[in-house]
Amino acid sequence: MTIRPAPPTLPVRVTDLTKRFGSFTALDHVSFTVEPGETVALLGRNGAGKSTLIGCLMGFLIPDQGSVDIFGQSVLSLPRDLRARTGFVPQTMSGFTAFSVGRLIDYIGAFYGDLPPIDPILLQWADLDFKKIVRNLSGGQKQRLAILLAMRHEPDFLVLDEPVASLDPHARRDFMNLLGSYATRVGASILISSHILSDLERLCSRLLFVRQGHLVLDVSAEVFRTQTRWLDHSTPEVLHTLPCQILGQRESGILAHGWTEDLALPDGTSVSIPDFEDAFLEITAPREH
Ligand SMILES: Nc1ncnc2c1ncn2[C@@H]1O[C@H](COP(=O)(O)OP(=O)(O)OP(=O)(O)O)[C@@H](O)[C@H]1O
Repeated sequence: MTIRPAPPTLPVRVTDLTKRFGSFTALDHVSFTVEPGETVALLGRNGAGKSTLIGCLMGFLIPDQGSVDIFGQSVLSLPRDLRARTGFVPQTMSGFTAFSVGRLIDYIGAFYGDLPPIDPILLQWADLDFKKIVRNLSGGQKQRLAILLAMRHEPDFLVLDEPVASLDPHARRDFMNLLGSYATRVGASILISSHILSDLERLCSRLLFVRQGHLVLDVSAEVFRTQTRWLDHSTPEVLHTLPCQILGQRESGILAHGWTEDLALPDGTSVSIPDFEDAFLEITAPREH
């Protein structure tokens, strides 16, 4: 059995990334890192800048300012051996549609040199007829193929841009399980954007919330779960002086991040655990920056 050498250094370092399209700023001074073995959720409303960020991460888009390093080197001049340790599942699969499934898998696989046989669990999940022509596959089958193509060489850093949008609930649930076991088995880092919040909540160890091109919250899933609370009070203004980050507001109170059991709260404050979807709606709601 071949021993995989550990990937060098940090999988991802994004520093002060700004991307404009004409006069429109799609990403505004975004910085974060992805540590080895982390499973990171990229969360935001439509148009928040998730795909733009992924485009910059993969080196498809050139930033106007700032940088993206993958395994310690600029993504814009990433050596072939390091690029081969990344994988990407696009929102929609295009190109090579006249190939048969089997031919396309072999063709793409050849770029990675001598690959072992496809992991039987991945192969079974994808459930594809290798003789079918790619253009004749259903939307969900194309998505399974894109996932198989991105994962078959077992990348150390896998990026997925809304990978489950066309999958039926069975395929989606099985895929999220497969992704979780893959991350554990390979020790891979994963960055995934999706609007299926329950999937992200279950799978991810870290959450990146993007709002109007700004990274507004970068937090471990565990810290988010234990330290984000609705705090309500008959005079909600008294809550504004607490040493918490205010993620959102409602008539009776605030969505506070930084809550702990021993935080001294004004008398009469009620504390409740937010639903993940409600928290998402609050954090990503458009507002003045
Ligand atoms: N090539 C482009 N030219 C002009 N504007 C663009 C371009 N690409 C993206 N944008 C704009 O940048 C913003 C962010 O788009 P992006 O595709 O990154 O959003 P997203 O968060 O991935 O959204 P969704 O959830 O709908 O996929 C949007 O307002 C979009 O219209």
